[in-house]
Amino acid sequence: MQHRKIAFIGAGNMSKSIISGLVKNGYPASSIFASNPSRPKLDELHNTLGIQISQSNAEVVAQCDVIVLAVKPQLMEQMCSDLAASNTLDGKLFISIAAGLPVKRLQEMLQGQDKVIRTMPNTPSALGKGMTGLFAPENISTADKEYAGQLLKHVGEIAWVNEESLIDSVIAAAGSSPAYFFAFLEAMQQEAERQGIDHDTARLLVQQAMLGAAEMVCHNPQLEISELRAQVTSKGGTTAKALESFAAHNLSDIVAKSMQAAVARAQEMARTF
Ligand SMILES: NC(=O)C1=CN([C@@H]2O[C@H](COP(=O)(O)OP(=O)(O)OC[C@H]3O[C@@H](n4cnc5c(N)ncnc54)[C@H](O)[C@@H]3O)[C@@H](O)[C@H]2O)C=CC1
Ligand SMILES: O=C(O)[C@@H]1CCC=N1
Repeated sequence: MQHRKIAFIGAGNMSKSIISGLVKNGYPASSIFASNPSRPKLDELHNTLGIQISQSNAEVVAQCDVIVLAVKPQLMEQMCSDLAASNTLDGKLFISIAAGLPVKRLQEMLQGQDKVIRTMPNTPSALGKGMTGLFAPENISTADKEYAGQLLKHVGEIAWVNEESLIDSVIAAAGSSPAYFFAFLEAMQQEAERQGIDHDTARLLVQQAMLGAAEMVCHNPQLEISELRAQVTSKGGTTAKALESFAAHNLSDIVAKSMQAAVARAQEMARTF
């Protein structure tokens, strides 16, 4: 792929995850720039991954062809307006990773720059195991779409959506969902410890079970996940009792409502910011 010069504006958790994945998977560190108001996160990125850093957004933008908008949604407007004032944005491709900010709103914030692709990555990108949803409006060229897709393929799987509203569903299913799995594992580890297993062993038990289960799902695409569940569930056995308890507490409903809450928050952010 082309290794265009790319600037990450905002060097927080998500930028760090993507930049780590990019460098580990062969995107040249000399073509990656990051800016952030404070120094420590930049120094860490420079020292560990060898990328170019600056505390000035304008400075990195001036050197790059692709700009990743990676600040918190509520800070995006001010950041974009400062950038637009630098008069160095014409012709550049913008890739937003922000939750809840529609392309149209980003174009306004960028004072008319219209080459904006919206994406929703997740933090496992740091390990090359990310999942990113992407949406490109009609004005984006095939070459720019291909670049964005290949860029994010460096850090995991990608899925394009053809309606922008579906990015909110990508947030619920993949952007936010690593945290759901972490919450589930925390609860399992806690209960294993309550039953008498020591902290480290409890963590090993739940993390290895999760890893094995995830790998089984990935290695058996021909099987529905429900079939894999059935293979564990002996008639009259322990798993059946645990699953009955989940069903009695409406696990599916809890999950559905939580994902709907994530979508509703994304929609609220679109109205607020
Ligand atoms: N953390 C996650 O799992 C995911 C986050 N996102 C999106 O990524 C974006 C960033 O989120 P995180 O990395 O989690 O937040 P973060 O707070 O870790 O990182 C944001 C960074 O932006 C910096 N910043 C603040 N104002 C700035 C400015 N004017 N110019 C340059 N940098 C500035 C902050 O100092 C901070 O280092 C958000 O829009 C979020 O919706 C998307 C997918 C997943
Ligand atoms: O919680 C958030 O708003 C961001 C977007 C998806 C993951 N973190």
